[in-house]
Amino acid sequence: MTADIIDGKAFAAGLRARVAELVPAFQAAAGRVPGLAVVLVGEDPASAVYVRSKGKQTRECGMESFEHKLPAETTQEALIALVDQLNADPAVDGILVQLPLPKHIDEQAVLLRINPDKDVDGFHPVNAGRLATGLHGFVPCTPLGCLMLLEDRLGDLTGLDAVVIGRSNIVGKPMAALLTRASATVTIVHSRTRNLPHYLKHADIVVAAVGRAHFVKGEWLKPGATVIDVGINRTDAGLVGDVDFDSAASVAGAITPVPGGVGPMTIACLLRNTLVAAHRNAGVALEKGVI
Ligand SMILES: Nc1nc2c(c(=O)[nH]1)N[C@@H](CN(C=O)c1ccc(C(=O)N[C@@H](CCC(=O)O)C(=O)O)cc1)CN2
Ligand SMILES: [Mg+2]
Repeated sequence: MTADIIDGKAFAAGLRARVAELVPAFQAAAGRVPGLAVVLVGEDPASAVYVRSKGKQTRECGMESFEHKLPAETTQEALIALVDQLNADPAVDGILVQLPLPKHIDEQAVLLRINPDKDVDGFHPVNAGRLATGLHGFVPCTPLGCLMLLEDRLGDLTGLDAVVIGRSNIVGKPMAALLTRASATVTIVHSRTRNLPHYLKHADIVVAAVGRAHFVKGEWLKPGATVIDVGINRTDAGLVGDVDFDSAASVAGAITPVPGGVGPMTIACLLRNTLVAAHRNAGVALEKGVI
């Protein structure tokens, strides 16, 4: 193996510590701590674990966690009524509805109902539009975490060739927008792309978010590339990424592991977004670039 391992777990711990350091000043100015409401519908075991971690890490940062666990048969109307209640609650700065939702609920209808200024997941089309047009808004946590890891590793991304594999609204599209904003030259490829290895051959940066175990092979990569693996695939052999780690690590310059790479950054960035939301909602200034 030649690649350096990018330690997302350690980076995320550092980011959470920076969030926690900034909470007391907010509390002194606003007379309250930032609040994050997390809504879980149903009993998906992985979602339950993520929601528990979100609550625990929110409290550890000194912020308030409001947890709403609803049964799987909750109606769309009832879920939207809860979102309306959270939109109106001044103690709630950020609202997150854990995905995936049960099949009978229209995910888009629910996400559209969240006040964009409390949308710390950055999934509302208003925030997607803000990101695409360079306005202030909330950026989805997983791609934001990937960008932080990339800038920590590579510094200025100007002019670097970046390939994003996957075009989801949650990872691929916002990732491409963030890399474009950082002046990288960005290509999006996906499951219907012809000759995918052709695009990877020249990529200085590869972000893999396809949802297929071991999909990206080391022989497709440019030697020295920085590889960010967003995949979380549960296989008989355990949790694996979208990148064939062993072959990729012998070609790449740096690579994120699964677990311990991008995953922990998702929740750390959620806490960061919640702190930012609290400052904006309460009209308290937050020094630019401090977090
Ligand atoms: N409303 C949202 N729903 C979902 C999001 C999201 O950002 N907002 N992302 C994922 C799930 N997710 C957070 O919600 C999440 C996924 C993975 C991790 C993580 O730390 N993964 C660990 C491995 C943990 C394990 O063993 O399962 C790692 O990669 O090291 C945190 C959060 C979908 N839904
Ligand atoms: Mg180049």
